[in-house]
Amino acid sequence: MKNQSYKIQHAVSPREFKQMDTDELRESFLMENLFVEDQINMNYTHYDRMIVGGVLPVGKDLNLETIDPLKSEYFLERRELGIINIGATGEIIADGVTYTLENKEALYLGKGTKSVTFKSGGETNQPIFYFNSAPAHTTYPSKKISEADAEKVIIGSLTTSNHRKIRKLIVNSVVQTCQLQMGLTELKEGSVWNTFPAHTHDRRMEAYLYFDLPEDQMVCHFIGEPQQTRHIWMKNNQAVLSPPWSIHSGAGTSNYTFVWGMAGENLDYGDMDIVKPSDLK
Ligand SMILES: O=C[C@H](O)[C@@H](O)CC(=O)C(=O)O
Ligand SMILES: [Zn+2]
Repeated sequence: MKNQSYKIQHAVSPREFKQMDTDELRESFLMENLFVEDQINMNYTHYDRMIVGGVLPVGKDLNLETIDPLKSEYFLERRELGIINIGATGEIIADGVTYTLENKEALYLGKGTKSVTFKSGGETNQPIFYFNSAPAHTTYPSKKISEADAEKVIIGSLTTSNHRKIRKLIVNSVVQTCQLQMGLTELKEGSVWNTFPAHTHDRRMEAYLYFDLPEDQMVCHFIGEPQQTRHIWMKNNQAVLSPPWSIHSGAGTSNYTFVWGMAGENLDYGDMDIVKPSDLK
């Protein structure tokens, strides 16, 4: 059996989006089964050609191979890659260099990296690797980003149920990239709202991966133009795409953590068009 699979997700326009029912929304934006044992699963999205992937190496090590839509000899021939480990401590070998990623640590791999291997941790020590990859115009050095290297911000408050800690891992103050930005946001206990007040950035698409969500709890993720929103109910370890024109905000039935990742026009994390809560529809 092949250890790698991919799915293509076409870009949906705001006009088409308005007509979609629940199943169509889920089919176009939700990634339900990203993490499958001994598999690398990917979604190639036509939003900024971002590839969103999950890797769960249990019984064997997994090599990242190119996929047909890239028409390349190897996966990172014209791309850069950001990986965040949301499981137990794990190892990645890139062109002979071993990087150890603890839970919530990140690795940036520059364009031109020929071989990438995700090491299995066995049954008892399972790393869970999540990645975002975007086209790259040049090579920047590969770099591991630990919790200490990250730029950290605490925002929101318990009063408004949005108290959270943002860890900017792959951002231009920490590591040079062509267009990729990634990080993670942890909701404090009692807080359930992420990215509220909501925002758009028509210059960049975004993907969210919700994790550390307790068993039987859910996140209701909001998507759509600010005056034309829809929602998608999401489980632990599921990812969702946010088109450039869409808000990306969510409310959980408990607190949780999520990875955000972006690709597109600029590398300015703070470049967001904030939507006034009273303007949402
Ligand atoms: O463009 C930036 C992203 O949407 C996230 O970083 C926002 C976020 O993590 C939050 O406010 O909780
Ligand atoms: Zn955003």
